[in-house]
Amino acid sequence: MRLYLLAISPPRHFTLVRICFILNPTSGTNRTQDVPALLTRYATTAGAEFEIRPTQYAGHAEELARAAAQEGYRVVVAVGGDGTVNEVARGLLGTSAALGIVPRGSGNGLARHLHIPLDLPGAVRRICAPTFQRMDVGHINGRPFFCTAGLGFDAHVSKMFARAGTRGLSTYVKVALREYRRYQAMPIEVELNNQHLATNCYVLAFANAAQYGNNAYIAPRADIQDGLLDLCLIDGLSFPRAVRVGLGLALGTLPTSGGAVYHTSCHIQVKAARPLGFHVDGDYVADETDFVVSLDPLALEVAV
Ligand SMILES: Nc1ncnc2c1ncn2[C@@H]1O[C@H](COP(=O)(O)OP(=O)(O)OP(=O)(O)O)[C@@H](O)[C@H]1O
Repeated sequence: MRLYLLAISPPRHFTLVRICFILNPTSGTNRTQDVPALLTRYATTAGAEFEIRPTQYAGHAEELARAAAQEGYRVVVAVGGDGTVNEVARGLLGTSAALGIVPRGSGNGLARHLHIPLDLPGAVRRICAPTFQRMDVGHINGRPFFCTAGLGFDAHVSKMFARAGTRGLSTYVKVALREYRRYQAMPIEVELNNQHLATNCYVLAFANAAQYGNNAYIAPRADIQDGLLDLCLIDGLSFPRAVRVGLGLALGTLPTSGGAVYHTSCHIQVKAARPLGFHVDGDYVADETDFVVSLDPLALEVAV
């Protein structure tokens, strides 16, 4: 009799995870898929209790995520690219809900870093049977970032990319090549680890995760749980150096290829000679002259 009861009881570790999918219908380049139907199909097959909430405007994902966490959803999933991940994760800070990701963007930097499957069925299956880990959260001038933030050329390219009208990797490369011919490095002063650096900024990246997306490794040694940001400074970009940097990004060898200088720190201040563009998780924010960058260790739970 005792054996029989054991056989019909659910396993002791089994708990049904309530999941809220926050879907950015504008993410990515593949608009032909019926994403809500696919999410429904794979989450139902996995036996999940879930709801799908589409965004209606930029910034909406943060509000939807915060509301879902307050309603008690255990996992709140960003269905989109790194911009959507940033908004959803922002809404979850300080709550007890974990971030999930169904990657639908063109770069998917955080999803790739966390080894989340890039295909929708694989990602949904993973979220429906999650394991949880905590990750560090960066802040630049009060704005949280989860993957990378940065000053200089990469922020400038993000700004121009947003105005380009089309999306995807090929548009990004075209914009980057066009702007490369025009962009000039700017003098900056950096305070970190009781050190003062006076240098030029072509790119100054603050990496929580290792890559920008598309397997472009700006800081291949970055560890999302180490309480540190990896700083990558590129002070100029002559053509031969641009080739070295491009190869280093693609191969994950930038720290040893000689194109960039690296530091690690959890608190950095930067003063630029003139207003300088900055981005968070690939989205251009503004041009400013003073920057304070810090790290909140293990401030977000993520379902991987
Ligand atoms: N319903 C919506 N209408 C218009 N913009 C939206 C909507 N929902 C979210 N957004 C905005 O779309 C921006 C881009 O989204 P996201 O980064 O997810 O996709 P992507 O740009 O295609 O991906 P990637 O960043 O990988 O290139 C987000 O920063 C977000 O503010």
